[in-house]
Parts: sequence; C-alpha cells; structure tokens
Amino acid sequence: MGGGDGKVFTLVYDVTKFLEDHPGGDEVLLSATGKDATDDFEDVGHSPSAREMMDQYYVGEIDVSTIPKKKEYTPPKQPHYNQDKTSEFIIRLLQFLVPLAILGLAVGIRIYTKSS
Ligand code: HEM
Repeated sequence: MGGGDGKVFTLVYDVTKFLEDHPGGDEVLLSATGKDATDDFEDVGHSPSAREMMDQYYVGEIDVSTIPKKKEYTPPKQPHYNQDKTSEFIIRLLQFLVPLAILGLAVGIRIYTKSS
C-alpha cells in the first residue's frame, strides 16, 4: 500500500486458482471478488503461513480509487398510481356539492311557487 502521487495502492490476488484449496471455503472468496477484500481477509485473522501462501496468487497492485464499490441492491421503484390527487379531490367536492345544489334548487322552487 502507499503511493507517491497521493494514490493508495492495494495488492491484488487471483484467488480463482485457489477456490478449491482455500481452507476457509470457496464461498467466502467468491463473496469477496471484484472489491477490496482487505478487511474481509484481516477480519479472519489469517495465519502467517496463510500470508505466505498468498504470494502464489499475487497479481500486482491497483489504485484503490479505481476499485468499483460493491453495488447494493435497491428494489426498483414501484410506479405510483393516482399520483395526481386533484381529480380525486374534484370528484369528492362534486359528490358533496351536486346534491346540495339540487336540494337548494328544490327549496328555491318551492318557496318561489308558494309565494306566487
Ligand atoms: C490469497 C488469499 C487467501 C489465502 C492464501 C487464504 C488462506 C487461508 C488459509 C491458509 C486458511 C486456514 C487458516 C489459516 O491458516 O489462517 C484460511 C482460512 C480462512 N479464510 Fe482465507 N485465504 C485467502 C483469502 C481469504 C479471503 C479474501 C477471505 C474472506 C473473504 C478468507 C476467509 C477465510 C475464512 C473465513 C477462513 C476460515 C477461518 C477459520 O475457520 O477459522 N480468506 N484462509
């Protein structure tokens, strides 16, 4: 690790040749591919002999900033039905106002016809 021009390098290992022989199993290796697996490797507390074995699979160094971040799964956005609530509101308003208007009209006609 460490670099002259501000870049941070990490060591790269090709563990595809090691999947079947890894005492920790192939699943953990596969889950650590395509990303910086330094933390995963260190968390296990590998023995010095394990570190020696790594030399066989050494590929080179890579600028840490060029390692893609593991993408987290984000569920696709559900389409929002009836996002525009104004039409719904107008219908509710009319459901209230139309009977009132009819009632008002009826009362008005009744009053009008009575007085004449
Ligand atoms: C070239 C890289 C690697 C080498 C040479 C290597 C080698 C070994 C060896 C020799 C062991 C047996 C225990 C020991 O001696 O420490 C071991 C165990 C283990 N390794 Fe790796 N390993 C590598 C990468 C990784 C990575 C990237 C992970 C995690 C993503 C990992 C996870 C484990 C686990 C979970 C165990 C089992 C520990 C236990 O049962 O106590 N290893 N590895």
